This record gives sequence, structure tokens and C-alpha cells, in this order.
Amino acid sequence: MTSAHSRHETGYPPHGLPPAAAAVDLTKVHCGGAGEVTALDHVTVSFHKGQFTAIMGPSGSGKSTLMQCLAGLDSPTSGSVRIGDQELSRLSDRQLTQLRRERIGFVFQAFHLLPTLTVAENITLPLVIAGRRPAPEWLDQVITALGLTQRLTHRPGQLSGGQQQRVACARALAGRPQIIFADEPTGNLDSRSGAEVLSLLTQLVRHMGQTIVMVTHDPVAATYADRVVFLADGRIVDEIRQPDTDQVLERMKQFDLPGGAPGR
Ligand SMILES: Nc1ncnc2c1ncn2[C@@H]1O[C@H](COP(=O)(O)OP(=O)(O)OP(=O)(O)O)[C@@H](O)[C@H]1O
Repeated sequence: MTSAHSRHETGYPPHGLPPAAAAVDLTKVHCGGAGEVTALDHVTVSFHKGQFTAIMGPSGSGKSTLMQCLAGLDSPTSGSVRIGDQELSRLSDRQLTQLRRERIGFVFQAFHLLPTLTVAENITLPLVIAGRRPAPEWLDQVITALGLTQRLTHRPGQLSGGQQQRVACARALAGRPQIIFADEPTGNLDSRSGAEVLSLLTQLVRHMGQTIVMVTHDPVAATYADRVVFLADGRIVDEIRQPDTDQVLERMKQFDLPGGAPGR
């Protein structure tokens, strides 16, 4: 197990390239009916280009909040977020929407496909909405990589859950995003379909240089990643590179122990 370099700093690229995404000293306080909740507490983390990172941690540890802030869907209370060389706080709402459309792909637990559209139409829909023209060669490459060539005229209802999630992955990739954020992408799939989707995500990283950040509760899913970052109580408490299931399970067990977030 590789411990984080310090409790506030983890994941700077060893090769000196700028990261695909980074949070620096990121704090997010949610103000709700029950008062203020510090969901992220001075988090500094970066995500290398061409790497697959999993984010894990107990329920309520801040995983979704971190992903939402990184993707520009939520704004930090303090600290900063960069996608590539672009700091998000400097952008107007309109520029942020444009950045999300052009540079970020999303995959969610629910596939969010439109049932009346074909697979091909679902894949290109975000591009069409954004007024962008799909690049045919790139689309071919994506569709082939995700094994969807024979499914393009099908409707989502004619596909299995795993196939539908592959369509959602193709849709996320269609605009050639710099980074894909995946929130529990296998949460609705049986283990075999989940493994298939995760293998395909891994292929996208290995062969197409895609950068992926995935939130997951599943230790097996996390082992497909190059690196697992652990959050507890809004802080990054550890990371494992080239994880195996035993290491991840062992680390997760510690969260159940009293004071179970060593590294803080
Ligand atoms: N909109 C909100 N308003 C108030 N509190 C919130 C809001 N969103 C999240 N929180 C709180 O912030 C903390 C972190 O939540 P977050 O959803 O980021 O955790 P998580 O690790 O993704 O949890 P889970 O694994 O259960 O999805 C929790 O205490 C949560 O209740």
C-alpha cells in the first residue's frame, strides 16, 4: 500500500505533465436544513492524463461532492479546481457549461438513455444539442471499442443493462472529452456486466489515453483502476496504486474501526 504523500496532498504526476484535473485546498461546506456540513475539508488531489482513478470511502465521506466540484457542477466554498489548465472559478456560468460540454464526459449509475431514440441517436445527442458535428472516424472508433457496431439501430429497451451502460459510455466519449467522471457506473449491473463495462473502460484508458475518475463502493470495481484514492470525513486519507482486491478490502475495513481514518 502506498500512503498519500501527506494528508492534504496526493497524486501529482510523476512525469511532470499537467494533470487532466486537479483540486487544490478544496473545501465545500453544504448549508442545509440541519445546519452546515463540511463535505470536503482542504482536499488537494490531481488526476493524471491517461490514468484511471477510483475514489472510495464510507457513505458521506464526500466522494460525490468531490466529483461534482471537479466537474464544475458544484462550486467550492474555498480552494480551486482546474480542468486541464483552466481554473473553473474564473469562468462564467456560460463558459462553465461550454467547458462541461466540450471537455468532460459523464457516466452515471442510471444510464439516462432516451428510450425513443436509437443507440446511434443517443450517442450523438449531446453533440447535437451542443451544435457540434460528430467526428465520424472518432465515433467509429468509440463504437467499435465499446462493441456497439451491431446495436446502432436498436432502442435502449432492446438492450441489456450492460449494453445500455456501454451506450452511455460511448455517449460520454463522443465529444472526445479530456476527462470522464463516472459515478458508480456498475451500481445497476450484475457482476458479469459490470466486469465487462469496467474492462472496456480500462481499454479506453490503455489504448485511447482516456482519463477516467470513478466513484465506487465496490472494491472489485476499484481494482480495475490504476489508483484508488480514499476519502474519509471530507479528507483524503490514503491511496493505493495498482490496487488488488485484498488491499482495498483491508483498507475499507479500517474505516469501520474506531478512529478508522489513519493518515489524518
Ligand atoms: N446538498 C447538500 N446539502 C446538505 N448536505 C449535503 C448536500 N450534499 C451532501 N451533503 C452532505 O455532505 C456530506 C458528503 O456527502 P457526499 O454525498 O459527497 O458523500 P458520499 O461519500 O458521496 O456519500 P455516498 O457514498 O453515501 O453517496 C454528507 O454528510 C452529506 O450529507
